[in-house]
Amino acid sequence: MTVYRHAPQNGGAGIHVENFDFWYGDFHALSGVSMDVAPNKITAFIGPSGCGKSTFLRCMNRMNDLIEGTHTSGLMAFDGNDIYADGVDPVDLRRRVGMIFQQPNPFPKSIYENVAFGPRLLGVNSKSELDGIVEESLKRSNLWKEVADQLDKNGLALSGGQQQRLCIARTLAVQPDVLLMDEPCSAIDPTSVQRVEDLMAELSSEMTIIIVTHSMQQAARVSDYMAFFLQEHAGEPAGLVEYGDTTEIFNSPSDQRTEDYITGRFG
Ligand SMILES: Nc1ncnc2c1ncn2[C@@H]1O[C@H](COP(=O)(O)OP(=O)(O)OP(=O)(O)O)[C@@H](O)[C@H]1O
Repeated sequence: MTVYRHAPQNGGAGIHVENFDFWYGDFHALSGVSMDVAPNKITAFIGPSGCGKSTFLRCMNRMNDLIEGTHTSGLMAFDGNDIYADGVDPVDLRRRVGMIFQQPNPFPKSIYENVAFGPRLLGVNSKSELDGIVEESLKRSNLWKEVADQLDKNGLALSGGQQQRLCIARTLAVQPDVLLMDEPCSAIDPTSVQRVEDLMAELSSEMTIIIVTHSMQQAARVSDYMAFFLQEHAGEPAGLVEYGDTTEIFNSPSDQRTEDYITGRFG
């Protein structure tokens, strides 16, 4: 059973999940997850390794479709529409629900081309328009000042933290409504972590952000809401244990398992 404590209720542009299950082939990874992810807020997914946080995150823009033999049941709706319904174009979905991975993964192309890539695919061909999108996206990802005079430099020549902000700029260039971040700071230096966290706070006024993190400190620093996942027994699917306002969960977790986890007793 999941404990819901002042969890957001939303019908519109957030993500609505109802009794959602996920399988990798015969392996039942997630069971009975229901939640409303608040629009224009930051939600953190926490829980021990292997409890399905990344799996659940990847369900939100159908990245798991790329893995053979996976299937789902239940409802996952974005902006009021079932994202697993027939006729939904996963490529279009992934434009609206963008993703940032643990390892920064810029294309082996110039900084400019990394950011212009998505808009070009969407049919933007005018040089001045692309220039504007590249500049704005790099400004929004707080990278512009560092790279403005070297846009021809290969994205892979940047530092890890800069690469991660370049990946964020690349995602912002196609104007997503949701940003899924799968441990975005685990492979970058502490100064860059601070920059990415500041950036998340800035972006959350205009988009929904969901972050998977292993760091309780990071979840406490950045998130408005927190969802705790757990696989209680080996061989059983994982589920959502507690979900709600981050400060309330840290101050007084309702479920003993949440308390044990956030106080470091396991995981
Ligand atoms: N491509 C895959 N094929 C089969 N099983 C997978 C695949 N990816 C993940 N799993 C399994 O699904 C379960 C959940 O994995 P997932 O990576 O979602 O957990 P997690 O909570 O994000 O873990 P971590 O914190 O270590 O990243 C694990 O048992 C994992 O082994």
